[in-house]
Order: sequence, then C-alpha cells, then structure tokens
Amino acid sequence: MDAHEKIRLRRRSANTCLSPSQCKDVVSESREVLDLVDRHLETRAKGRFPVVVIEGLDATGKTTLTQSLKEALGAVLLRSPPQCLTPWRTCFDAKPPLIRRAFYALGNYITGREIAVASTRGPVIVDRYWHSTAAYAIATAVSGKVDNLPHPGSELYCWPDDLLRPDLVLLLTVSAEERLRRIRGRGGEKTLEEAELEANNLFRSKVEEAYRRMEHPSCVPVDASPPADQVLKQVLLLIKKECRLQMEPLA
Ligand SMILES: Nc1ncnc2c1ncn2[C@@H]1O[C@H](COP(=O)(O)OP(=O)(O)OP(=O)(O)O)[C@@H](O)[C@H]1O
Ligand SMILES: Nc1ccn([C@@H]2O[C@H](COP(=O)(O)O)[C@@H](O)[C@H]2O)c(=O)n1
Repeated sequence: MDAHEKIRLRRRSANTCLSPSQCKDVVSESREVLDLVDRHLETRAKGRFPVVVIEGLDATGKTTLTQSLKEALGAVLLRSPPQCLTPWRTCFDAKPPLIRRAFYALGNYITGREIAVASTRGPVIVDRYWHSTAAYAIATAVSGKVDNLPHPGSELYCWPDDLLRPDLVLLLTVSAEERLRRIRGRGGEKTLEEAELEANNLFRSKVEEAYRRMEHPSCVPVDASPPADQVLKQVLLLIKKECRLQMEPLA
C-alpha cells in the first residue's frame, strides 16, 4: 500500500465512529497509559532556570538544534511525548485522530512535570510541546483552505491554564523545498503524517499558520534555512536576549 493510499484510508477512518472492538482496544491500552500518568502527575511550579521549547514541522531541524543547545547551554533536553510513553506511541499513532491526539495531549502533562523538576537545576530545552499537539490537531480537524482555520485570537490557540508554561517558544521555519530536501536526505521510513505533510502542501500551511496564531506564549519564528551552526548561533542570541533568567546550571 503506498503512502497516498494509506492517507486516504486514514481520512476515511477519521470520519467513522469507533467500532465496539476498537473501543475495547482503546480502553485496555488507555488504562495502562492513565496508570502511568497517575504516577507521574503532581502539579509543580517551574524552577528558576529558563525553559525553551523548539517547535516546527517535521525535518525543520529540531533534533539537530536541540542537541546542540543541550551541549552549548549544559541544559537538560526533554521531549513531548516523553520517553516513558514510547512503548505506547506506535499503538496510539494507529488509532483514530481523536484518540491519537488525546495520547499526545496527555504526554505534554508528563513532560510538564519533568520540566518542573529539571528547571530547578539548570536550563531546559524541550523538543516539541503543547503547540505541536494543538497545531497538528487544529490543522487535521479543519478541512479546506487556510482561511477556514479558527480566527486569530480564538481560545483554541491559547495555552491550557493547568499546563506548565515555558519561557520561550521558537518556531523553526524553512521553505517547503528545503524541508523536502532534508526529508529526502534523511532517508528512513516515513510516518504516515510525514507522508501526508509531504503530499499535502495545504495541510503543511495550515499547521504552520496554526503555530503562528498560538498565544500566551506565542511562537517566535526563526529562519532555520542557514547551516546548522549559524542557526545555533542565532538561537543562542535569542535565548540570551529573551530569557533574562539564571542560565548557569547548578553545580
Ligand atoms: N540547518 C540545517 N541545514 C541543513 N540540514 C539540516 C539543518 N538542520 C538539520 N538538517 C538536516 O535535516 C534533516 C532533518 O533534521 P532533524 O532531524 O534535526 O529535524 P526534526 O525537525 O527533528 O525532524 P522530525 O520532527 O521529523 O524528527 C537531518 O538530516 C539533518 O541532518
Ligand atoms: N507534543 C507533540 C509531539 C508530537 N505530536 C505528533 O507527532 C508527530 C511528530 O512527531 P515527531 O516525533 O516526528 O517529531 C506530529 O505529526 C504530531 O502529530 C503531537 O501531536 N504533539
């Protein structure tokens, strides 16, 4: 089955309700994930060190940049979904969109708790967080053109009140052509969503526009098309300017 066929199938399944057997599957897997969340969740405030989130479409250079920032700042590198949810990710990726999104949304709260702990000890860099979940969810739910997205200022673009807020969110942007070059250069298996993004320029534009409409905190766009060392330099300057907080990790 080629990627386009998979996308068509996925669209079809997105429009149908869950069958009783699917419900049974979702319930048993969800129970394990919810047990894990219960063990990890306990609301905690952010520490005094800066928390910087790196966002962007697939292959815009988030992994490359977050690794370099970790080394340059002596920071802790976290991601959403968090490591502890990895065993369930493939399974939830195959579920209908609403269930899949619930899984990612929940993951942000575990990452939030990890950020709270890590930011008491040193700077924290986060590879994707709430904005990814919201931007992809909104772009998936809205059919048709970019104009059909919820209008700027809609509460759908607002940060959830009960989720730990980062100090700075940077949105990596590259042209569609450069992003495709990077995807092809990387090789390996494409996820369904990556294949859809590659195949569907409109979807990509909707995700990026949804990112740009996010508020409190909003995303600061960064041109990620220069070579990796230059992007790193530019981002370090931005972090120094925007996060006038303690940067040195504790000994
Ligand atoms: N500034 C850059 N210039 C050129 N190539 C880059 C740059 N940054 C990253 N790349 C290359 O682009 C590809 C994608 O980068 P990377 O894996 O860091 O992106 P990503 O945003 O983390 O992707 P994903 O969200 O799919 O995991 C990799 O092959 C990487 O080596
Ligand atoms: N906080 C997040 C993180 C990811 N997603 C979904 O996963 C896909 C991208 O993940 P990568 O590991 O390839 O970067 C993306 O398409 C989102 O659907 C999310 O919803 N929330």
